[in-house]
Amino acid sequence: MDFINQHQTHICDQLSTKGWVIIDNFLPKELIEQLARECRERDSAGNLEQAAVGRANARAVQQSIRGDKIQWLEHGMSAAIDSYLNSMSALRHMLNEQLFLGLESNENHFALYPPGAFYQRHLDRFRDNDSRTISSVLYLNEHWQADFGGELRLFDQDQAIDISPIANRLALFVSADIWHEVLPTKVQRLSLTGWFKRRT
Ligand SMILES: O=C(O)CCC(=O)C(=O)O
Ligand SMILES: [Fe+2]
Repeated sequence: MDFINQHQTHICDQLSTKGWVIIDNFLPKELIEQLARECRERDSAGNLEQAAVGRANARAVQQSIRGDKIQWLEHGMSAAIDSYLNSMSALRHMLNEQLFLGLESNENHFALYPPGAFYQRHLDRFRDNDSRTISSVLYLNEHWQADFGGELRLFDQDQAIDISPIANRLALFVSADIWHEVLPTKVQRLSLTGWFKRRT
């Protein structure tokens, strides 16, 4: 896919040297608008559920750690979702070809942070399962303003890098290495979060 070829060198250089990369204007604008609309509609229809933290027996909703609501995606939910999932698969194939990561699958969900929500500093890799290899977050917020908060804060060594969740911005980072958090947002904040997974 052309849109991935266009960003290939930047993505691979940054991921392999720093462990994270930001790509702006990743997908067609109309697709981002459609995905944002769908996320809001799905929330209004009651399809998003409060996200939990931890795995298996330790799994629980803890809004003092994480305040977003999510819905996992599957092929066939809508044309826009199919298009997004196909793009992420194309990205996965590119990462495998260029960086030999052996990524076998992707999992993805909508995320909606209501006003006041945040996600405390964490790593995306679970202690008992190391299949999550590269994390991706695609933001869906048109007209985002700097004073809304809601930045993704990445920790690169000891340096904090704050990334505004503006529409059509994609963040990719190494799941096992990059500590990160979502700062409290003042307004509703929409995104698509995903993980490229290896076989374990
Ligand atoms: O939405 C973001 O910027 C990051 C979300 C996140 O860290 C997660 O869902 O694990
Ligand atoms: Fe995360």
